[in-house]
Amino acid sequence: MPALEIENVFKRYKALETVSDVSFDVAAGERVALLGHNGAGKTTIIRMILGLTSVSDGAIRVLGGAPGTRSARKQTGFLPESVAFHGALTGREQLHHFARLKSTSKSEADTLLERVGLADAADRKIRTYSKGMRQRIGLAQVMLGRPKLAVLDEPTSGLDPVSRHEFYDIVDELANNGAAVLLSSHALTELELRTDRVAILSKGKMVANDSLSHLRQSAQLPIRVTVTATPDTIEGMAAKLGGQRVNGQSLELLCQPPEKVALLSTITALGSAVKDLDVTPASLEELYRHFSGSNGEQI
Ligand SMILES: Nc1ncnc2c1ncn2[C@@H]1O[C@H](COP(=O)(O)OP(=O)(O)OP(=O)(O)O)[C@@H](O)[C@H]1O
Repeated sequence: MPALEIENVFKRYKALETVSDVSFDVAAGERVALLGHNGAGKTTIIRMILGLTSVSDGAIRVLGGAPGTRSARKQTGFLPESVAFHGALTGREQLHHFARLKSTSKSEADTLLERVGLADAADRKIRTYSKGMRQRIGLAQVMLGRPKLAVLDEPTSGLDPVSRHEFYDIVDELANNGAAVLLSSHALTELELRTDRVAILSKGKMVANDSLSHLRQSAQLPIRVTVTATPDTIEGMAAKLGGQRVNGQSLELLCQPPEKVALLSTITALGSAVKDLDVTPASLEELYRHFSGSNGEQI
């Protein structure tokens, strides 16, 4: 049984349908990214999963039960988009408070403070914390009680690259401990290597829901091959291969996935004229644009 099941879910606010027939699951140990433009319906889906707003039609099951029940809440960790803590409390006091709400121990809270790198700052007031430090308290709070489902709404917004990296290490740890992880994000590049599946929402409808490699297969977007030549061979290579000149020394070629192997053997037949070779499949950003039907719009 998947930890989270979303089945033909609709959400309507009077005449406005903001979520239309959305279905997807998240299994234990799986990391799924929910992507979509502003207003696509991500937060609405998260609120329905948490039982904060009702489902107009369809069904959501959290660990086999209805959203928002005591049992579902106890087994779910949630990190909201804007984390609000009590500025007058220290990090430790705040996390001890959350531990009490989750019926778990203070010693677990202390261990988690260390895990998220806040051991040294734990006894300082939260109002003196940076955004990244607050987000770490938020993550420690999610991990309390070893949740079976972790729901993270825009968890890395405002974090620097190092903090993002550390954040995803903790997400991996949650998943490795068996939690199903659902996170919404706008930061496509960082998600590429850190999630197992992406679900793309567009205007309330689910337009894709698969692993990146399967999405790449079904989209059949061109692959980018960049060949760098030695200075005396670039002209001859350009004449042979075509493509676009980059930086004077390289050629950028686009090919369809089934043509890739043939193109690579043509290139390698050029022997020592080839100084370097890079093959880049469609990025998540390109896949997102493809499936959401947006052209050049930033997510
Ligand atoms: N209480 C409400 N009453 C009416 N419409 C609402 C309500 N809550 C959300 N909406 C509408 O539902 C749509 C989806 O909003 P939602 O917040 O789920 O989007 P989102 O994908 O999370 O966007 P963002 O990336 O900007 O956070 C929007 O058009 C929004 O205006």
